[in-house]
Amino acid sequence: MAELLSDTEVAAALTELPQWRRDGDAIVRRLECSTFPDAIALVDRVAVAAESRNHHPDIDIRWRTVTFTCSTHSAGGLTSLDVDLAGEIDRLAGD
Ligand SMILES: C[C@H](O)[C@H](O)[C@H]1CNC2=NC(N)=NC(=O)C2=N1
Repeated sequence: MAELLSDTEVAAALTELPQWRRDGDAIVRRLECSTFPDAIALVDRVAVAAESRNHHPDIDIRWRTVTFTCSTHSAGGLTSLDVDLAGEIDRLAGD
């Protein structure tokens, strides 16, 4: 099982993930897409990547706004799996 990250480790990771913010035991990013179909296409790309790594974000979709929340449920908090997934989401979003 992935080890929980310390507060210092989370803060350090977020310096490389400037679009993400910490929210308790999770990191969160909200994206505005151009259209609803674009939002769904992004979610689809993320779904494929998440499935391949067996680590899944919580996803909230409201019209063109998609919010990704990453936390390792089995560990009860933030692990390197969340940091890596967040970086993948940034890449898939075209950052
Ligand atoms: C059995 C367990 O559901 C799997 O190992 C995966 C599935 N995807 C997951 N995703 C996230 N975010 N946390 C998990 O603990 C997790 N566990």
